[in-house]
Parts: sequence; structure tokens; C-alpha cells
Amino acid sequence: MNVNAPQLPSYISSENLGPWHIYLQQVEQVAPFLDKSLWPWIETLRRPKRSMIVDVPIRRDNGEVEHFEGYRVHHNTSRGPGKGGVRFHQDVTLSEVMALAGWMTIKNAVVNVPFGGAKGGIRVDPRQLSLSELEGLTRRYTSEISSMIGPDKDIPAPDMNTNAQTMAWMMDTYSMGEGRTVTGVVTGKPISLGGSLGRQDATGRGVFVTAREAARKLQIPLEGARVAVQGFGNVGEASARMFAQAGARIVAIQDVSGTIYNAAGLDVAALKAYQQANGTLLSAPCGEFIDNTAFWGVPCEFMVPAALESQINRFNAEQVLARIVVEGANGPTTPEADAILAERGITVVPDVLANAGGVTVSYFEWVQDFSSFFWSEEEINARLERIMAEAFNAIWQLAEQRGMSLRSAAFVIGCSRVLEARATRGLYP
Ligand SMILES: NC(=O)C1=CN([C@@H]2O[C@H](COP(=O)(O)OP(=O)(O)OC[C@H]3O[C@@H](n4cnc5c(N)ncnc54)[C@H](O)[C@@H]3O)[C@@H](O)[C@H]2O)C=CC1
Ligand SMILES: O=C(O)CCC(=O)C(=O)O
Repeated sequence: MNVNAPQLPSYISSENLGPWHIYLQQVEQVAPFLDKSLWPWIETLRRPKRSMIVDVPIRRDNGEVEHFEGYRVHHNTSRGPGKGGVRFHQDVTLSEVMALAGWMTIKNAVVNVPFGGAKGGIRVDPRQLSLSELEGLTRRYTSEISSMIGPDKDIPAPDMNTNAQTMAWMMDTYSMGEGRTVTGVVTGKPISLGGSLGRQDATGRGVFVTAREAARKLQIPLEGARVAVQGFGNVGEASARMFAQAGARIVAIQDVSGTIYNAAGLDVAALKAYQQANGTLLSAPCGEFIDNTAFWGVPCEFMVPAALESQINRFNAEQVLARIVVEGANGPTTPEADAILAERGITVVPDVLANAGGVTVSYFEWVQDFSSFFWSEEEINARLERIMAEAFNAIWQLAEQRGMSLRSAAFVIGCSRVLEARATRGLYP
């Protein structure tokens, strides 16, 4: 076993080769800062524990059969069962799902919930499917990955373009196979099926709590602060709403349809109502539409990327004027952009901390399902706030002590917890 100081493996290029390589670079950056006793185990973070590629055929409404490719990856299960969302998107790849599963491993350890990291997805543009086609796709996918999931094995949840209804179909399909109702197989379910109060807003709430903590440290008042949000779905909308409730001004919102800007502040509730009625933000009557690339240069104190990976990159990082970037999305900032933002004195609250509110309340949901005893929303939000604030402060303190970024500090804490568990479990003799 190699116990020398960890070296950057030859298969990791400094070029951006996709999300999985970005995840690997992030692990490599902190390897030298991990306790020496953990070095022999770092390899365990460099590949998934297991991954599955599945063919997902469905019958389209016109009678034709169409095939989609799906994935479920268990990145690491040293600390407990796999846990992570399911994404439906036309650009999903195995590399992306591996990275998303890797980030789940680190995230779950950062907030200290007793899970490993997993993720799943299907390469499909869900906007092209009818509701019954989506149900068929979800059910077939669940059936194909059923050997990998289970309440004590791997517990999926919503991610991009999936929601509580998707989780209801997954829970029902899995339960049909088991011959009994197994609510704990997924989280993010409807409340009527054992879902948790507070899960819907949990990721956005966690984004807001970590932003508020960072603002306190940097003495930036939230009242009147300008906020730019990319993504107006589950995470982006809830984050924007909570910033607005705290007195901040949401000056720009970008979604897949375009970018809306209003220096005086956008009305988040009106935009949500407009989006629900029209399926798009385009032509909402409360701001001006600006070029998508101009979004990155909008004057603001907070920028919340809450859509896809690699959105802040070497091409636009110089443009960013925010004082704090709070990563609602997974992997929205490339390592090159991280370096540029650091050089320019912009603080990045990393994804593995900032968006961990979702999985934290998923953990509460899982616990509630096991005990069939449900908590009040006040209790859930209070526990979530405490976990997020404590995780933030531990990471901030380590970053200060070691003179490192918040991302590196979060990775040091996350990787150490995972590798300590792995080392303690030992090897088959
Ligand atoms: N849903 C959850 O609980 C969690 C989600 N995340 C991450 O947050 C991010 C967003 O997820 P959700 O809000 O759940 O997804 P969602 O499907 O609810 O919303 C996605 C939003 O991104 C926008 N979008 C898509 N492509 C875009 C593009 N090319 N440019 C600009 N905007 C674009 C969509 O229009 C939509 O407003 C993802 O990175 C996801 O992995 C992280 C932790 C938990
Ligand atoms: O709630 C969960 O289990 C996972 C949410 C998720 O996919 C994420 O944090 O990226």
C-alpha cells in the first residue's frame, strides 16, 4: 500500500475533462492536508464503489418504443447507505452522475448525516415527454435499478427535473416489487406518502442560512443587499424567496428561458406565479430581459448559481462582481474559476456545504419514515438551521486556521470523516 504523500495521479489532467475530473481535482487538492494515517485510503474516493448503466425503454403516446440511458452510482458507502438525487436531463452522462455521487459522499459527511454518496439520472429531455410517458420512464428506471436501492441500501431523492411526484412513482414501483409499502426507499415524497414537512424548501433554506452566516463574517448587511440567482426551480426559487424575505433585493434571475433584470428588485412571488402560468420567465412584466452572458456581470453582493455544473468558468469568472458566491447547484464553479474568484477576493460558499440543506431534511424524512412519527415544520427548520450553521462555522474556522478556501476546508472535513470510517472498518484479512 502506498503511504507516501499523495501525488496527483497521471489520469487527472489540469484541463476540464468534465465533472468527474473536477471532483477528482478537488479531492487531490486537499489530499496533502489529510491526516497521514488516512493517505492509504484516499484511493477509495477516486472511483465509485459500484455503478449501473440501464436501458430504459418506454412506449411513447404514439405507440412507438423509445430507449433512454439511465444510471445509478454508489460512490461510497463507508458511512452508511447511499443517498442522492435522480436527475432527468438531456445532457446526463455517466461522468456527471459519478461526480454528483462523489459530491454527495463529501456533502453527507460535511453535515454529518449517516449516509454514503449516490446519484442517478436518465439522459432525457423531460420537456419532450407527456405526463404518462414520464411516469412510464420513472417506473421502468426504478424497476431497472431496484437491485441497487432500498431504505437501508441507497435512498434516491429529487434533483433537476424530478420532484415529489417522481418520488411517489419510484416509491410505488419499488413497493410493488416488495409486495408491501416501503416509504423509506426514497425521500422528497409528497406529504401524503410519508414525505417531510420542510423538504420542499430545505435546499433553498440551507443556501440562505449559509449565505447569512457568510454575510455575518464579512459584515455584509442582508437588508438591501443585491442578489443574482441562476435557476428558478426548487433551489433557486426558494433561495430567492428567502433572501427577499430577509430584505435583500433580487436583481437578476436566469432560467433556461432567459435572464430577467430589475435593479430595484424583482417580485419573486409574482415571477413564480408567472412561471407557473406560462411555463417560462420570458416576457414576465416585472423587469427587462438581458443577454444571458450579461447575468454574470450583474452588480450584486450575492450570486447564487442554482442550475447546472461549470456555469462559472474561466470565460466569465473575471466578470463576476459579487462579494459572495453561494453554490446552490452542484459543481457550478470550475477549479480555474475558483482560483480566479479567490484571486479577486470573492468568497465561495461551496456546494457540499451550501446546498446540503436538502439532504439534511431528507435524512429527517428517512428517520421519520422509519419511526412513523412525524415532526412539526418548526422543529424541522430549527434542526436544519442548527446543522447548517454549525457546519458553516466549523468550515470557516478550519479555512481560517489553514489559510485555505471554504471548499478545501469542507473537503478536508468531509474526506476525513469518510476515510476515518473506511479505515476503521478495515480490510478482509
Ligand atoms: N432539489 C434539491 O433538493 C437539490 C438540488 N441541488 C442542485 O441544485 C441545482 C438545481 O436543482 P433543482 O432546483 O432541484 O432543479 P429544478 O429542475 O427544480 O430547476 C432547475 C432550474 O435551472 C434552470 N436551468 C436549466 N438549465 C439552465 C441553463 N442552461 N441556464 C440557466 N438556467 C437553467 C431551469 O430553468 C430551472 O429553473 C442542481 O445542480 C441540483 O443538483 C442540490 C442539492 C439538492
Ligand atoms: O435529498 C437528497 O437525498 C439528495 C439531494 C441531492 O441530490 C443533492 O444534495 O444534490
